[in-house]
Parts: sequence; C-alpha cells; structure tokens
Amino acid sequence: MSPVLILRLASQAATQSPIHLFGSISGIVISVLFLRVFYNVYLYPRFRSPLRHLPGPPLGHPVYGQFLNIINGEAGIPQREWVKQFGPIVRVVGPIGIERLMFLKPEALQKVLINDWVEYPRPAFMRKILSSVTGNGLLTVTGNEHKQMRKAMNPAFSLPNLMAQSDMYYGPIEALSNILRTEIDAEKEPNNGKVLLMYEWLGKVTLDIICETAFGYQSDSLHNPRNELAEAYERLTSLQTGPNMARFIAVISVPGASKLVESEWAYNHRHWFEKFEHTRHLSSLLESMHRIRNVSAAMLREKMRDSIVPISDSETKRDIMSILVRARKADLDSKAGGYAMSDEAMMDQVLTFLGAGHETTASGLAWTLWLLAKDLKSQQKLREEVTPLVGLRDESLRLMPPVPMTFREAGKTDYIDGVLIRVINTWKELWGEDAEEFNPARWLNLPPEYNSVFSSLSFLAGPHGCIGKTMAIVEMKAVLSALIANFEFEPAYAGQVPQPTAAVTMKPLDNMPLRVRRVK
Ligand code: HEM
Repeated sequence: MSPVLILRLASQAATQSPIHLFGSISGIVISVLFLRVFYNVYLYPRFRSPLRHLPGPPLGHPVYGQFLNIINGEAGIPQREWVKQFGPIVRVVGPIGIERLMFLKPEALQKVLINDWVEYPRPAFMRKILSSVTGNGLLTVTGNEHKQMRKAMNPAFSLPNLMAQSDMYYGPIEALSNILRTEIDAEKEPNNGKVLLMYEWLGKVTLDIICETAFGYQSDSLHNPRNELAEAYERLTSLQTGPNMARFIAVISVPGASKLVESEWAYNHRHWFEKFEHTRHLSSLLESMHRIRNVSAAMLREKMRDSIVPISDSETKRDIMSILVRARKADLDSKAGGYAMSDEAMMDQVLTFLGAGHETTASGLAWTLWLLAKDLKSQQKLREEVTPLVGLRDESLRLMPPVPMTFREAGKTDYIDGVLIRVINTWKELWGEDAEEFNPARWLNLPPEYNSVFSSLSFLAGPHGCIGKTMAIVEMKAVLSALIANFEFEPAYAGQVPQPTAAVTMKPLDNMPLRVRRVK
C-alpha cells in the first residue's frame, strides 16, 4: 500500500462513524507496520544498507536470509565455506534483514574483544538465551557490573587455588575408570571391548568434578543414574538443536517474554506450552531449570551456613563457592564500601558455573576421544609419552572448539560484528592447507602467522574470555590421561561420522558411541 493511499484513507476516516473510524485507523496502523517491516526485511538490506556492497553469500530467503542454512548446518561450517569463498570480511544477512559481518583479522579481534570490549557486548538475544539457563551471572552482565563481578571472582580462579583443588578430580576419574572396566569385563568377549556412549559418561564425570571443585558438593552422578542434577542437565542439553534454538530465539524476541520464561508463573503453567509445536520444548526447559535451581539453592544455602560458623573447617574449604562466600563476608565485614555480590548474584554464579563449566568440558573431551579414535597412531603416542598431551589438547580444542561461535553487537556506529571461533581456529590463511585436519604435531612447529591470543579462540580472549580456562585445561588433562592410559578407543562402526549440535555448544548429537577396550 502506497503512502498516498494511506493519506487518502486518513482523510476519509475523519468523516466516518466511530466504528468505521476505528476500522480505518486500524487499517492505517497495520499498513504502516507492514511497510516498516517490508522496508527493514526486504528493501533495506538490498538497496539501502551501507554494507550492501561487501562480499558475502546471496541474501537468501526473503524473510529468513541465510538463517536456515546456518541453523540447519554443522556449527560454524557454512561460515567457514563463505570465508573461503569471500575472504576475511564477509557480510551475511540473517532473519528479518539482520546483517552480520564476520571478521577474522587479529586487528579486528583486538578491537572487539579487548580494546573496545565494553562497546561490543554479547547481543541482547544471546544474553537472553544464556540468562534463561545461567541467570544474571558473568555470562550475561555487561559493562561496569561485569568489571566488578569479574574482579571479585578472578582470585577464586587463580592458578594456586586451582592447583590446590587438583586432588578433587581423582575420585570421579577413578570412579569412571572402574565403571568402564566393569562394563567391558561383563561382555562375553571382553577382548573385543564394548561400544559405550562416551559423551554420556564424560557428562557425568565432568558434572561430578564441577560440583566438587566449584561447590564442594558430591553429586556422584556416575554411580547414581537418577541423580536429579544429571538428569536435568541431560534433558536440557538434549534440547540443544538448531530448530529448537530458532524457536527459542523467536519466543524470547517478543518483548517481556524472556522475563516471563524465567518466572515462577511460567513454571507453574508449563503444561500450556506443551499444546503448541513451537513452544513444546519450553516446558522441558522450565522443568529442567526448576530442578537445577532447587539443587543450586540447596548448595548455596550450605555455603552461606558455613560462612556464619565462627571457626571451623569451612576456613579451609577450597571449592570456588567457599572462596567467594568468604571473600564476600570479608568485604561486608570491612565496611570499606567495596563491591559485595548480592544473594541473587551468588545464586546466579552457581548456575553459571554449572551451565558453563560442565557441558563444555564434556564436549571437549568427547571430541578429543573421537579424534584419537580415528588416529590410533597419535593415541598410542599419547599413551607412551606425557609431553605431547599439551599439544594434543590444544589441537583438539582448535579443531572442535566446544563453544563454536559467539557474537558481539556494535554499541556505537561501527562495522565490526561476529566472532566465529571455529572459523578462525581452522582458517587456512593462518593454519595452512591442512587447517581442517587433526594434526597434534603442528603445535611443535607453529606457523609464522600464529598469534598466541587470536589464532585459536576456543576460550575467546579479553575481559569476557573464559574465566574457567585453566580449570578446564587442568581437568581435561587429568581425565584424558587417566582414560588413555587405561583404555583404547576406536570408532563404534565403519563409516561413523558424528555430528555436533548447531546450537550453543558442540555436544555430539549421537552422544559419541565409541568402542572401548582395556589396554593390554
Ligand atoms: C573446554 C571447556 C571450556 C570451553 C571451551 C569454554 C569456552 C568459553 C568461551 C568461548 C567463552 C566466551 C563466550 C562468549 O563470549 O560468548 C567462555 C566464557 C565463560 N566461561 Fe568457559 N569454557 C570452558 C569451561 C569453563 C569452565 C570449567 C568454567 C567455570 C567453572 C567456565 C566458565 C565461564 C564463564 C563464567 C564465562 C563468562 C566469562 C565472562 O564473560 O566474564 N568455562 N567460555
């Protein structure tokens, strides 16, 4: 409908009865809205955007742009192909005309992730998704609030603190090794080993480790298959598919919807969501989050109780939450007016550690085992030596980064946007022609273009980079060395091609079945 027609309708409306007047005004409002949407979605990216001349794939579907290709493809792979075709700056149009730019050069990354990080926050849609699982913790706060929170938390993740925790890993690791042995020995032909869903077992061992190291809580999900926390996370991670993610983004884009999804009211009325195809997964999400919040609240209550006991063994507790609770108490007692986290913020840290700290490490380990299962020579070499372990860990995290991509939103007029972890990690211009192959030896002879901050971004970099990086590395080394020393891993069947989910993390869709044998 043209603007002239709208004006004509408006002048007619002035001479009509109230009912007709209402109808005409509604018609005008709908027409204006329609024109606005048509301009944003169709006309702007094609004919008006200052970015329209930049190289990139075709604009794609008139409404979804390239979004369906991205969400249905393997995480980061469509983008990797575009970078090969169009170079280090690529423009991609997503749903409803949203434009994204991908930058790969270190100068751009330095600007977005480090120099101007406050002006490049995680975009609102991403923070809304994360806050539905991790609350308002480090992953979702921005600017000054983030600076204060991170400053308060950094000491708890220092190397001496983490090293003091390393003995906490051995209980769960020993338990996992014993379970795998028992499973294999129960087979008719134990020498042939057994096909086991390794991602599931790794999810349990990393959950038990994070509960112990972050909260001093023994979840023991390895021995207790009905463990409430493990079950809730299993359900939550199974929702991580591209189409579910697309539906979730559509729901939380409605103003007020993300607050509603986090409310008690939504949990109490979750059965309503089951009635519609596009909201069905929300019911599972609400149910899982309710359980996770209950267990988290109980863990936190225990920590708070510890902190008011005058002198006890609580002073010596080395888990992250005990350290944070003690630091907060010292801040409050000192009355110096320093930053002290509120009770809600403490609760959200519990959710953040659980959400960010176990599925990531489990995916990292599962993909490492897969790459080793396909490369028996490296597997054997690793078994024989301890030193190549470092190179191997870096290589598997480079090739299959558990968090394959992230985004930043320009908070000022500027043209820098997406940060595609997996694309950068496997960029041929940086890593050479074999960039997409698994080759642990490359870490012994790095290419001249290698940049220690920006060439492998599995943990990102800068003030929003992963606070748990050292913890994850120590943990992965401990789990991997115990598993490789005691077991051999092979693909479960000929032609096996595991697929990662295309959502937040690289969880393997099939839970990574592998044939596991005891080392002779
Ligand atoms: C292999 C394991 C891990 C990988 C690959 C990983 C990767 C990442 C990445 C890429 C980010 C940045 C996300 C973004 O900006 O969009 C991040 C942030 C974060 N990670 Fe990790 N992570 C791992 C393990 C952990 C662990 C064990 C913890 C804690 C217990 C943790 C806690 C966090 C937190 C709190 C943030 C937000 C940091 C901030 O914004 O200040 N992560 N992680």
